[in-house]
Amino acid sequence: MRPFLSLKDLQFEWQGRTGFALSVPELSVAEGEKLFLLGESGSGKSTLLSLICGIITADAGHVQIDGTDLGALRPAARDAFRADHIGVIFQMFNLLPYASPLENILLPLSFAKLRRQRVENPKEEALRLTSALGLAPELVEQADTRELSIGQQQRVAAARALLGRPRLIVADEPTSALDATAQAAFLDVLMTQTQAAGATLIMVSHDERLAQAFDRCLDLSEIAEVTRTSPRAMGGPL
Ligand SMILES: Nc1ncnc2c1ncn2[C@@H]1O[C@H](COP(=O)(O)OP(=O)(O)OP(=O)(O)O)[C@@H](O)[C@H]1O
Repeated sequence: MRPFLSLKDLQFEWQGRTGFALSVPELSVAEGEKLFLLGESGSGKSTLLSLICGIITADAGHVQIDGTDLGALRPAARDAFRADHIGVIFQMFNLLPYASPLENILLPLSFAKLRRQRVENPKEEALRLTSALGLAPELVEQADTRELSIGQQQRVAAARALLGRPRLIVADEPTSALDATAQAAFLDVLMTQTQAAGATLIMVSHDERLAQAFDRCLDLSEIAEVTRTSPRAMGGPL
């Protein structure tokens, strides 16, 4: 069976002075699979997720999602593909400070025709998701996004990624700012929503305790080779 996501002979090096290069000979992820990628800080987890999402493109090799080779798309087409098919929970959330939490959650639908078509009532669905994540409706509709706690921002970012049931959910350390109770609730919503949408989930973290809920756990070092040619990439002084 054709994998939903496949990486083949992937090579990427950050330009500039960090001297960090990553290569992934092969990775296949089945449709609907929930994959946990474990790696210590600086091991290249965010870099790999950015390659999978097409936010950055490989120097060589292929990233294929459901048969589409991201490297073969022009930048605008790659952005449109990501908007339609991939829900991304970024490590730094990337919320717009001057939009309300609700506006932040609804924003991706304006760029993603396919995701928009899957939601009958976007506001209602956004409030349902945030309520499941433990955020009160008043906060979601009225709060000043700049004044949300890190944990609240993390949950707004999760709702934004899940709305419209994208086929791939990519999450970068999404529970790092949450306490144990909120972490459990967050993973529960993530799993339930992913399952309901039949989506594929890839989550990276340094915390292997989170791996239990996933179908498969891989250590990044099992699939990727890293080269560091500068002291900056080895945790040296910046
Ligand atoms: N925009 C960039 N430009 C240059 N080098 C970068 C850039 N982003 C990351 N790097 C380098 O790539 C390496 C891996 O970083 P990455 O963020 O992928 O690791 P990570 O495993 O996600 O780390 P963490 O868990 O701390 O977020 C680091 O050495 C970093 O300096």
